[in-house]
Amino acid sequence: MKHHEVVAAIIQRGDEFLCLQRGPSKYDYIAHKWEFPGGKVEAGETQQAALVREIQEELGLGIQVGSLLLTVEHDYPDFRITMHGLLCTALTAELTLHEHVAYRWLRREQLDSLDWAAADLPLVAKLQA
Ligand SMILES: Nc1nc2c([nH]c(=O)n2[C@H]2C[C@H](O)[C@@H](COP(=O)(O)OP(=O)(O)OP(=O)(O)O)O2)c(=O)[nH]1
Repeated sequence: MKHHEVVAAIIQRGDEFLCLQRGPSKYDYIAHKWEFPGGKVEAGETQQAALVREIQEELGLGIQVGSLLLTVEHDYPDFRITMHGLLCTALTAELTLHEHVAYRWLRREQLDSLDWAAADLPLVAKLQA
């Protein structure tokens, strides 16, 4: 089965975290789910560089990448991911959605109100612990 190394930015602003909703997908278990922004690490790229690149592409946002919150291994029906969730801060306030369909800034205790991608549930649980 195909395997992807993925980085996800858990961007905190004050006591709120940035949550993004994916659009349609050929995989129904990913379509319209909520996630932390990010994407696949390309060959020869560090996790930090991949995350800075993805967040600029997806949101037009500069970030400072901090520490690792958690690495999640998750098997979807068609592929597997190893996803590194890194704590980040935004360098600018403005963001534009280039790929996602919606965003919300939510406090820790509000995070489980969203329909998260399955691989994100351990990240959400750790933020709420
Ligand atoms: N970015 C991100 N991807 C996630 C999360 N949770 C989760 O299951 N995924 C999955 C969805 C995708 O199958 C994969 C990441 O790929 P992506 O589609 O976001 O990455 P990309 O921008 O590099 O994609 P592409 O160029 O290949 O289309 O990981 C998450 O919180 N953030």
